[in-house]
Amino acid sequence: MVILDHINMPGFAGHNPLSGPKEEQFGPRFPPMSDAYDKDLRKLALAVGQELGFAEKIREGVYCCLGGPNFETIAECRMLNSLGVDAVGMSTVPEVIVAGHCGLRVLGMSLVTNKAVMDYNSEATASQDEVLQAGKDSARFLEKLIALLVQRIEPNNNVS
Ligand SMILES: O=P(O)(O)O[C@H]1O[C@H](CO)[C@@H](O)[C@H]1O
Ligand code: HPA
Repeated sequence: MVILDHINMPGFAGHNPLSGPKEEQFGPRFPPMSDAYDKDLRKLALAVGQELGFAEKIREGVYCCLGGPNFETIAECRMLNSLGVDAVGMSTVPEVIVAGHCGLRVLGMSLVTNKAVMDYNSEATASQDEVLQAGKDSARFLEKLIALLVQRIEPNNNVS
């Protein structure tokens, strides 16, 4: 998934990587996040995916960062789904907030490794083994995608 936007759930409870003393040279105290994921880089990622024949595998979506380390309950998955969340993880967002704060253009991508359990009649449960296996299964695909993407990103793309 190419990350279109995020929800920083730990941020709602006051956990934010920008909390604490302000270091003026890195960025503003109250940075915007409405442009956290660079539009041109998102377009490029989708185009490169299409060029490699992976259009079916790649979607844009909203990533929600939770604190973990447990996987979600069914009620939590249902709530997140109703909030417009497409994928859930336990990382990525703090790094993106820090990068955006210091003016970097950000491209975020997340490998969706398992289906959320949304049904009380389901016997399925999330498992770390499944997550790690899905990562291994997609390694080659990700390698191709990232290699071509990196080639296509213009040199000095961070200079505005
Ligand atoms: O945060 P993302 O990248 O989605 O990965 C998640 O995957 C692992 C749990 O399966 C954890 O390391 C968590 O960070
Ligand atoms: N929930 C949260 N983080 C994850 C998951 C999940 O189902 N899969 C991989 N990382």
